[in-house]
Amino acid sequence: MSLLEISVLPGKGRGYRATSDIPIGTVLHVSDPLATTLSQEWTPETCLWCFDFAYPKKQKTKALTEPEKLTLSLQWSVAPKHLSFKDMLFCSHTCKLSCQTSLSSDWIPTLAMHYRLDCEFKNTCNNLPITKAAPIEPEFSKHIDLNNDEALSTWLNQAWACLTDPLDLSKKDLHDSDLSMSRLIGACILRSQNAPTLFQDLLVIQNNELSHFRTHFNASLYPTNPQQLPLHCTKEVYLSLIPDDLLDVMALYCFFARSMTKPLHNVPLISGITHNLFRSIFFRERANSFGLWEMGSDEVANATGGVSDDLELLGFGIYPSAVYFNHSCDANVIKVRDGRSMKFISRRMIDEGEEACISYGSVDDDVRSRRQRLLEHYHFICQCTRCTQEDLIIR
Ligand SMILES: C[S@@+](CC[C@H](N)C(=O)[O-])C[C@H]1O[C@@H](n2cnc3c(N)ncnc32)[C@H](O)[C@@H]1O
Repeated sequence: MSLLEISVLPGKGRGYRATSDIPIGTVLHVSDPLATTLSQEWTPETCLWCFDFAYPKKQKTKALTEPEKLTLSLQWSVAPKHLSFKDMLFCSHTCKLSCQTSLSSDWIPTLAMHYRLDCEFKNTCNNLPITKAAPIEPEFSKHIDLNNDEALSTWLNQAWACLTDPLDLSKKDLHDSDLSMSRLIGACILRSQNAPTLFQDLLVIQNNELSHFRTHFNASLYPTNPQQLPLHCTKEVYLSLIPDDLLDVMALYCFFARSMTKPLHNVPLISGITHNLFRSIFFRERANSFGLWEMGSDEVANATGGVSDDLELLGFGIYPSAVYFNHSCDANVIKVRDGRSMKFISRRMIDEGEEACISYGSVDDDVRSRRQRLLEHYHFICQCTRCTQEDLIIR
């Protein structure tokens, strides 16, 4: 029987609860990723499969052997020297094989996705930036309430359709992190096309698009109607209302969709990229994915809740079965990476029925700073026992 069950918890949505008394040091749960991505900075030193980190050496096993490269070069009409896949290296042939076996028919499309992103990344860096319109006090004769989920979803659908068709929004500078995020989204999209049951696991994850918008929307620009948005806007008005952070997401979608669909020799296209699909992945990844940290000693992990300043962040992964761990500023569970898997281990005795929580980052500050950080990064006001008690004291 599983040690954890999913329950709905007041003020927190779903969460994991212990189904029996659990002693300290128990492995409560092990989760494998649906999709992962490496930070661009560490791709030469990190195994794409097991995340072995070989710094300062580079990983030796390449994605393609020389004969494989020649075959692909002929099929795609691309010179072999361009098919180097420097961001897809492995620590061993075994890891490469495991990756290929796991991806199965997605292996070649994955190579195509990486190649396309690299080519477009080089092109896009010279594109024009988004022209952000000055704030306009819009016509509020017909409006929606910012706090109405259904109305805000419809409004956002209209904004996305208007602003991303044609795919003309570009960021001034694309960053390495945009490339990493694009690879993660690309991996999820390939799963959605070729392994739809695996993709269903992603769709049960909480979608943070609305909370993301509400956190970033600058209501103070419109003092007369701070909680309202005008219905049926022109493109210019959408541009002035949409927070910069969201415009960047839209521009990333445009970059991603262009990369996957534009003619590029005979490199296969990745079709079916819509803003709805992109958003449904992007805003689930936001605040739900796990950092892939360089592995430290167990003592470091125990002392820091799994993360330490001395360790490098090698990438990110989506672990669908692990997203039900809510945050607590006094967590009873730590997360420890074990190769590709995430292990969740009790750091003290957990009683039957008690919630099993991890920490989403540093918990050293006072309650105000902790809550502020969680709101900015994860879009929620922490309701853990420690915050609730400390908040009562300072009031
Ligand atoms: C990784 S998900 C955890 C599962 C989520 N509760 C669900 O229903 O899918 C993170 C989200 O859970 C909620 N959450 C997690 N910890 C919380 C806490 N301490 N207080 C309030 N909400 C919390 C927030 O909505 C946060 O964005």
